[in-house]
Amino acid sequence: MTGTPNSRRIDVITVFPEMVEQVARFGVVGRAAERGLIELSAWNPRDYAEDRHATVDDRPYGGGPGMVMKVAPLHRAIQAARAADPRPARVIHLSPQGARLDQDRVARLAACERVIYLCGRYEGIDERLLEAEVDEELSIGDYVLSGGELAAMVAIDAATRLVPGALGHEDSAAEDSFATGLLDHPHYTRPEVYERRGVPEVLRSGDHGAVDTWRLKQALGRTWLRRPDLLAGRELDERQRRLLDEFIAEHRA
Ligand SMILES: NC(=O)c1ccc(N[C@@H]2CC[C@@H](O)C2)nc1
Repeated sequence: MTGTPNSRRIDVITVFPEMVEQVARFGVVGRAAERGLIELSAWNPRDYAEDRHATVDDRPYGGGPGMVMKVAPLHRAIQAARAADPRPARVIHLSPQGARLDQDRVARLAACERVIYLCGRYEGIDERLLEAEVDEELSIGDYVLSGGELAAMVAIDAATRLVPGALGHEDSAAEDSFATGLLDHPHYTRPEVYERRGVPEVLRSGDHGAVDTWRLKQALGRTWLRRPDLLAGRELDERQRRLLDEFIAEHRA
């Protein structure tokens, strides 16, 4: 089924379609799908296998443990996904060999009208399929998963949040702090005191300027404490520098 022309179309090549379809049933991504901002379809290479056993894997040339995913069923599944919508698609293979997914790469995925995520299982996918069909390899981190599906779902979730209209006002605020490349500031909600722990006075002052300043200072301070690498590559303006110096002085006091 072809989606409305300006909806983002996401196709996933996977032997576990039901697993991946779950990502479009809940929360922000679920609402985006319901509202037609994105359209998610899964394609199972088993449905495109040549034999009646629907074989999608075979033993590796060169020997060794495990199985390798065959070219033909995956190739046909990708072709079927491409044919489902006239727009060109970017084919992304999820693997530990890929470039590390970060917010910049997520933003690029969100800008694509069509993405086809290729999820491998077993020991991996025949290199000839990757050479012929894959535009980009992405990794969600330096660890091995049993399949690419969870990685694809992570990318789908992160990118869908950036699709215009996907986040209501209540979420977009959360988006701002991350878009600055800093860690998020602390959050609080009722009750005012819980087991003798209170809420920072400034947050209940009603002074929105003071609240914004406090949040920026906390975001800068937490980034300095937990992820100094995120600060290494960036110029702080005079205000940010002063707030961070204040935070550090208080931290060391
Ligand atoms: N870190 C990651 O993003 C990641 C992605 C995929 C993966 N495993 C699949 C199974 C076989 C091969 O296709 C790759 N593991 C880790």
